[in-house]
Amino acid sequence: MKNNLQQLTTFSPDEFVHKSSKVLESIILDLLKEEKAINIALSGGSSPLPIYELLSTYKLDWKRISFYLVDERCVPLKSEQSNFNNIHNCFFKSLHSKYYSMVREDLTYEETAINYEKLIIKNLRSKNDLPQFDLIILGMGLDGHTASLFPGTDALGNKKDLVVLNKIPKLNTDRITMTFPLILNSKKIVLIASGEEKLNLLKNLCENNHPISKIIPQIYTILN
Ligand SMILES: O=C1O[C@H](COP(=O)(O)O)[C@@H](O)[C@H](O)[C@H]1O
Repeated sequence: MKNNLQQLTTFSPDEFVHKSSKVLESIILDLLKEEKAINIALSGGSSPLPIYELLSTYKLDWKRISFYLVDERCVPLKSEQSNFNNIHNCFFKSLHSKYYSMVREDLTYEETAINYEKLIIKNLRSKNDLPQFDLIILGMGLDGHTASLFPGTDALGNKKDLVVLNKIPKLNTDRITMTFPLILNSKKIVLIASGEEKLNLLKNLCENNHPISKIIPQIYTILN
């Protein structure tokens, strides 16, 4: 992946949402010039939802874009905690794009991870012997986790699988998540983070060893 390190800082929530969706629009337009069809993986959480919502109002050639999830909570599809459900309600449902939920109600969460990895291998172009997303949009937690790659968890060091069920002891739960080999193989990565605590964490990355540190040199960062 090329070194994409660029940073955009915004100074109000409205500006954050507006500029973030404009940056994403411009990246997607460039990617659509390169390929007939592109694949984008989205993070959940709450910060990106208004950005996705605004982006959905833009006139893009949505039929040429397929969307995947970066990570998911082990909850039913219609749960308010489901990343898919939340992104569906503000974004997918108004688009003519294909989109793929990680969780399937006919599969266990472990089978879901295996199934999603197979789907990604089948649908994506390959680069460096791995499937390649055109764009992955990441978020970050205050503990430095990105996707559902939390500090101290097994998935952090997984170099073999692309999507796994990851045990998160501190939350007393499991999450389904893409792993670093797949994330780092993406053509472009954008990190969207808001709030002073996250900004401080990003400023002090040299002094800590958070999961997000592995991604930092290769991203476009949008900060509020
Ligand atoms: O739990 C999660 O949190 C992170 C960060 O979410 P944010 O609302 O604080 O930006 C998110 O990137 C991830 O997809 C999600 O599952």
